Amino acid sequence: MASFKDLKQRRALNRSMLYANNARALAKFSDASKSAVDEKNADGSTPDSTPPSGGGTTQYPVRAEQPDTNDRSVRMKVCDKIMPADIPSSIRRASSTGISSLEPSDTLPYRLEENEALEVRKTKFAGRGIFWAPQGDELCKKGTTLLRLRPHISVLGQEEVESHCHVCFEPQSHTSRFQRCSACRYVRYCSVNCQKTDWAIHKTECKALQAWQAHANARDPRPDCHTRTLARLIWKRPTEGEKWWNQLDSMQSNRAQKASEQIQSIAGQAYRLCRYIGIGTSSRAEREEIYEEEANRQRLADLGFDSVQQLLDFVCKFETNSFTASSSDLSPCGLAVCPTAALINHSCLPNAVVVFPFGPGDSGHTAGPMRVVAIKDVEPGQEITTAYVDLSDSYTKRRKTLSCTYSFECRCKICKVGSKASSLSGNAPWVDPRDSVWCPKKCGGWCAAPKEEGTGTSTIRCPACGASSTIDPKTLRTTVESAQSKMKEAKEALSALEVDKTITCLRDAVGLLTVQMPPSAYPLLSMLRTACEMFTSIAARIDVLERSKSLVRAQSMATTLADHYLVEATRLAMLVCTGMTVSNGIIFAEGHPTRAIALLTLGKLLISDAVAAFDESEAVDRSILPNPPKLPAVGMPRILMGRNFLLQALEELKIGFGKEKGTSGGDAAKHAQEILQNLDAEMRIFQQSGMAA
Ligand SMILES: C[S@@+](CC[C@H](N)C(=O)[O-])C[C@H]1O[C@@H](n2cnc3c(N)ncnc32)[C@H](O)[C@@H]1O
Repeated sequence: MASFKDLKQRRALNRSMLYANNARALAKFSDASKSAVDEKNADGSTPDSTPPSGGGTTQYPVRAEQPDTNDRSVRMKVCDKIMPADIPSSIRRASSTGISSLEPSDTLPYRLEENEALEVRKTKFAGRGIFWAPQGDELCKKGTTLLRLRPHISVLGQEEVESHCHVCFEPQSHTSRFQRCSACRYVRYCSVNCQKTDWAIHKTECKALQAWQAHANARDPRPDCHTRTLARLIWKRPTEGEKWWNQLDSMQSNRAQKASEQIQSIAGQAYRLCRYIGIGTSSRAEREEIYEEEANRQRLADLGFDSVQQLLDFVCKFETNSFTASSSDLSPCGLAVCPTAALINHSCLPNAVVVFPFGPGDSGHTAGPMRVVAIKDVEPGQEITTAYVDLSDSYTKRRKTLSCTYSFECRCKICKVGSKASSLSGNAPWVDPRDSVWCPKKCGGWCAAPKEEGTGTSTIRCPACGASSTIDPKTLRTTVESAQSKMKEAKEALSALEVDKTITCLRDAVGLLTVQMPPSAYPLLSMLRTACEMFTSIAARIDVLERSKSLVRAQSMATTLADHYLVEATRLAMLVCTGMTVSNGIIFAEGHPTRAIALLTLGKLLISDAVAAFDESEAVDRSILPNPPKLPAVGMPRILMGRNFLLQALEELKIGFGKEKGTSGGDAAKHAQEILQNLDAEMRIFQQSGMAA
């Protein structure tokens, strides 16, 4: 049984558990992460030496070195969006002709190889879709893993390339030494094994990266994640074969439905891809000729594209069908393309999620790292649906994303009622908590917010107390925009390690909005999540510094400050959980991974032994929140509350990340279990020693 000698030891353990999944934030702040770079090549040569010629296919140039949501839209945030200033006229011409996306195959319906109880059928409005079609009348229970999949490709996001292994996605820690490719000096590997595995593709990628860097400008010193992913798919084609490629090719393109500015963006992406894979050069004169020169046409044909239209469709298919690759705690870390999972249609009331319960790396998972998990019971004949958008987004924002990126209008039950007060379940009037503002009489209830794009004054009525008032949508819009811009400033200030400025900006952003709207409202909920992460990161940074200080007094001052920030993070985490659970599971169903991770975060913060640095009244004054939620008393009451949240998180993680034998809930559940075991061992010691009283 574990023994805890003193409070300090217990605190250190709980804190390290708290910060464990905050490795990316920590790495950003820690100067130490940079010094973990081993400047020697894996083969022992100096960094700039010529790549070794080892024979066979294992010639890899290496040099030694070391990040919500399940939602597909996150990939837009992870990876750079590209809108080039100049698009070759040949592409413009080609794109204006358009060709229709692939029609659903004649072979429909068919059963999926990976799970015979799933059938691909033609739907009424959404092309093909996947349906729960067991042989009998068996219900698919929530928590069931419907699909275990190996994506055709998974690629690290721009921010992650320099801190994660290119192959297994393992994050570099302070103790690990990653090998960096000495030729391109960009990609990293955690082991020689990963280097070897990657060499078949990286030998081509490496040259392309070097060529890109040779002509790079300050705007894009490296090819973005979309470009790298598309290129790797093309380079994999010869080794993977035509069946593999045909699966990619059968994905829906939607090119015919795209507006001209969207086609411009697609064309820009295609152009960048060409530039990266060595078709054409960077000189402007030659750009115009890129697809017309015989040599370039031949090069495209060699890569399997008979026409520019085919290349554009390839890019469209990728944009419509790629996924965010995320870690086991849902931190986005790159892109994944998986044609089977891409057959699943969208709903704002999804019954399934796409997750990577052990991270997106391939190692150790014979069936592949990607999972499609049911988060609600599914009846035979029901369609499996996931959300392509962040479920905390407002009605307007969701529709905008779905229309711009996926070219359709959602007809799910919640979209049909829109943001109007209506009855979604039972006969009770229902206000979508994402599109709401506080009751004008402050009764604690909330009212349907006026339409985001509305003009003139609107009357709002509280369904709870009946109070009504007028509100100017324009004023509300201005408040939201100002909060969003302050949030942006806060992120920049944090990157620059300006802690005081970060906190002032967070107060102006989050504090401002909490007065106007409940924590479930858009965009407050996502801001609360971000602010909570930021305060935890600041506290982690201070705790790291504390360990490096020799003076006891300096240590205790840092501890006090770190505690203060953790208390603030705990308050924010409480609001996040309130915002996510307030709709009784209508928006974030019980077991939705995003909600489960939020509960886990709150549990970990509550047991972190953070004591406000100042007395309660002063601590409240210093909060960024005008009305901070009250926390239970420090010590056993707070720990017990934390334990309850951890238990709830564990149950929900087992649903959202799949109830699989021995590994239910993935790495996040394993982490929660470890914390609970340590906590229970500690509480037994406390009880035995009579300290609990
Ligand atoms: C990732 S694909 C889903 C599979 C697709 N239905 C197919 O046949 O390949 C995304 C595309 O499917 C269609 N789609 C997905 N969900 C939809 C929905 N709820 N309503 C209408 N169309 C939808 C849209 O055209 C969208 O761009």
